[in-house]
Amino acid sequence: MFAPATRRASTTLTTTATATTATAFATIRTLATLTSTDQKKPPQPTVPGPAAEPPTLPAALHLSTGYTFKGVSFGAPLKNKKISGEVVFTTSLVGYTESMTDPSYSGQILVFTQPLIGNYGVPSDSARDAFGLSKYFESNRVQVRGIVVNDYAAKHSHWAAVESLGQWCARYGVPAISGVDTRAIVSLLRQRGSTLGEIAVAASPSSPIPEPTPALEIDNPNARNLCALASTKESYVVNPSGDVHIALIDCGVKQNIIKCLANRGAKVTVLPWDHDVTKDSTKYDGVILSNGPGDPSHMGKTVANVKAIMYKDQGRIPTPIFGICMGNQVLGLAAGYKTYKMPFGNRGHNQPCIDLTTGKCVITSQNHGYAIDDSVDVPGWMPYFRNANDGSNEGVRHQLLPYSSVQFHPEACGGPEDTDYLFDNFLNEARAFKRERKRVEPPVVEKPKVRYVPGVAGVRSSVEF
Ligand SMILES: NC(=O)CC[C@H](N)C(=O)O
Repeated sequence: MFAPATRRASTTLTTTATATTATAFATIRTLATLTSTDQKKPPQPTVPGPAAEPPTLPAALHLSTGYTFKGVSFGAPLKNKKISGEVVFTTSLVGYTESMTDPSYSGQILVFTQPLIGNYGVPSDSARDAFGLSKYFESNRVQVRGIVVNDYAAKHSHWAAVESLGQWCARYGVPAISGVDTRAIVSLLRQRGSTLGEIAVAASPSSPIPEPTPALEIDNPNARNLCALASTKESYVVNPSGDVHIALIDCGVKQNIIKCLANRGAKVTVLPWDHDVTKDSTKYDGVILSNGPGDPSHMGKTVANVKAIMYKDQGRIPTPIFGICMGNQVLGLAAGYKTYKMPFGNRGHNQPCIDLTTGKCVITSQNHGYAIDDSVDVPGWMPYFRNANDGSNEGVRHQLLPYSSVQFHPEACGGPEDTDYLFDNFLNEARAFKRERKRVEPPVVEKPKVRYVPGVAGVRSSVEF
């Protein structure tokens, strides 16, 4: 999708081989700049061109449980085709552009419980911030498979809007249906649990809507490793002059996680989901495990890499690790917890959670269908937050070491910013780690006195501070 900077530079070098010496030197300098790890910039998107307001066509949402909801299409005209996905609902009132570009939603058809959607349009997808990241969105494209709304606002108004929600969906080939009873759909999703479904759109205003696919033949996106598809393929650096260097394991990262770190002065190297930082010569001052789509049981490689960091930290100053959402599930699995699929998940910007270390309640932004099962204790670890609505686990932390994670999204976008202090806490730990490591360098490499085996009673790591 993106032309890597290094490949572009190599082509330039080849084609200028016969040019003047001065030009060749200039090109070599460019190549050297672009291939230096620190200069690899965030990939820039290929933005599809403008689209006309899509036609209103007969459409339906077919659920694998046998229900069909008929409405009208206002997004990509599928021309007698269907798209399928896991049908999930969000209780968020605003933030449809942020949710729809959140890679954690890839493979999903998103139902909005807020009845009126589209009233403030969509801002520019080519606008970039000072770090070269998308100014308004959580990734470089629309990630949801399709959207379902009760009432689509045919007219929009906002100072930043450049197009309507329908036009935006059409440009990215994403179907959208309105005029359906979203309260009834959500009731069914809550009763029946996780449900696959399809959006079907007629070819013309007078043609029939395509019939549902038999339930067992509908593709289940969660059967695949969606994080591998959502992750960056090549590493890149954001805010190269930052004072503290964070390795971000990208399982489908939301842009605002990177921004929350870079805005607090961190240099962030974004790495593919299966990257093993223990093999790098680069010294990172902390590791972030990002959010990401799908089932955490596909994340065995990332879990093994996190275990490798914790094992390598035995007898040393431990590297701070902080996980968010999928990152929480990955850290939990590395610690020795199990994960499970929730009946219908928690998605919205109004989920109350109790910080178990202080007893304080915070309102959080969430988007997950899986959770950590903390009913069985893991020695050395403890639950960190708990959902005040359904009692589900909302995070875990090590009792002594700077390893922690949360199931919700402290970066919000959309949603409340009650928990963005967690980025301050993590970066404080990363800066303390950097100072301590500098003080004792070269590091005292000691054989671990106690081997770290997560989940085995009575065993915990020995660490020197
Ligand atoms: N936002 C996320 O990272 C979601 C994690 C995981 N895909 C889940 O649904 O539970």
